[in-house]
Amino acid sequence: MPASNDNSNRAQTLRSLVRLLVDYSEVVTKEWEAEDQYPEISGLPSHELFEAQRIIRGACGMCINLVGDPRTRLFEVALSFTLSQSLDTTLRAGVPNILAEAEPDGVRAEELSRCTGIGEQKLVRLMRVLCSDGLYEETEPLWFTNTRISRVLAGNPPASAFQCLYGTMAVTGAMEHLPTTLLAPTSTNSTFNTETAFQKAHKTQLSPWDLIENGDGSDPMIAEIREMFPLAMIGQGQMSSTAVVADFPWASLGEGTVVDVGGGVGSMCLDLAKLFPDLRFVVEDLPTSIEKAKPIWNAEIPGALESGRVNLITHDFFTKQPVKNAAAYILRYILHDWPDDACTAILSKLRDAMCPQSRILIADMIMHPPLGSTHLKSAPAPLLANYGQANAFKGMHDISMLSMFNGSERSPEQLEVIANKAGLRIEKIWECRAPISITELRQL
Ligand SMILES: C[S@@+](CC[C@H](N)C(=O)[O-])C[C@H]1O[C@@H](n2cnc3c(N)ncnc32)[C@H](O)[C@@H]1O
Repeated sequence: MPASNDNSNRAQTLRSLVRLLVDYSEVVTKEWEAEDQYPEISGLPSHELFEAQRIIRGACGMCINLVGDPRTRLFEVALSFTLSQSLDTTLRAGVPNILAEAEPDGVRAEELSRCTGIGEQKLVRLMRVLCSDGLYEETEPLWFTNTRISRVLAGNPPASAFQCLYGTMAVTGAMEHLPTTLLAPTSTNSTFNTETAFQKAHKTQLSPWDLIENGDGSDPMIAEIREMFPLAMIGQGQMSSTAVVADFPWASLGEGTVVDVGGGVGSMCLDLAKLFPDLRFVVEDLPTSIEKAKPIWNAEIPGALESGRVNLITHDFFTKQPVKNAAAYILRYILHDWPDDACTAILSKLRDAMCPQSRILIADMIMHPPLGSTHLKSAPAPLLANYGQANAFKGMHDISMLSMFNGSERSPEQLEVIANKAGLRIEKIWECRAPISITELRQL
């Protein structure tokens, strides 16, 4: 195609994107005026605000690719891990908490260095790269404050632990070995969770779950992940729990039993138990998580365990499901950790325990292909049907699941294949105003 034609197409796309930005900025500002706060942080964005947020993010990302120098963009992608590792360093040093205590004035670099123990010159470099990306702010030379983004992490150990999970040796080591794992003929087509970049990185034959459960705790990598994981899972839940609670009709389950399969410490059920007093709960997981769950439940909902409204039980989800005919079996952040065959095995055990009224609720990210899916709402043109960069983090998470477990974030079509093999079908996808949504499965 001649260059002038190409440029006229680009100009048309740019104008359409700017129109989207103008139109949806109006939606956002109207919501701000109505709420007079940041509804997207304190609670749940309205459906209109959620849609406007993802259109604006997608449009900004497309504008950058359209207008910017491609070489700069490539350089930025190559170096993007330095941003997450810089943020990770400041979190481990407690920077958001220190800045929050000094609001609104902020903290001088010298004082921040003294409190964190990071050399001043180096700390300033970390802070400035993060300020340039909007994560902190330099209000006057060498004075730093939180922004609305870093403030989410202040005084919030679960959110910080979740953020730092991706900077642990377990994860960064696996990511480092992804290219060699995918380029090696022996591992590139493997579907086992014991033949991934994680095993190459950590010179083990065990899966991450086996290492967390049974590995040698004197290994710093194992000690770090064991320590951080339960809290990080609460943080991961925080990112999505308000929407997952609001965007599925939990009250319609009446006095039914909800089984949280691989429920960790049961943070999903904790949120539900506080809001739906008629529901009963069973939280199932491996021994390490169940041990950690007991004091959390006793502190959060005293009496719930003694009364029998909530049961915490040790259960391996590859074995026969002990709770029959439950109203719902939840799998939150579970299937993405496993290859397809393992997912079918997990679902088959639940299928065997279900009655026709039971449902399985899969709460995971739903991959939306760039050209769209008949199951999911498409973005307005000229955005990619999957909202482009607004949802890029889902693809990034998919790749981290691949590196660690040969797991996958799945599209509705991929999930359907796995469900059918287990004698199940997709009843409905409940699109939630969160990174994850709920896919409801019923017996075939
Ligand atoms: C990503 S976490 C999700 C935890 C919880 N569903 C949540 O949303 O907070 C995955 C959980 O699966 C559990 N798990 C791994 N293998 C398991 C198995 N074979 N049986 C039961 N739970 C298992 C882990 O212990 C961990 O708590």
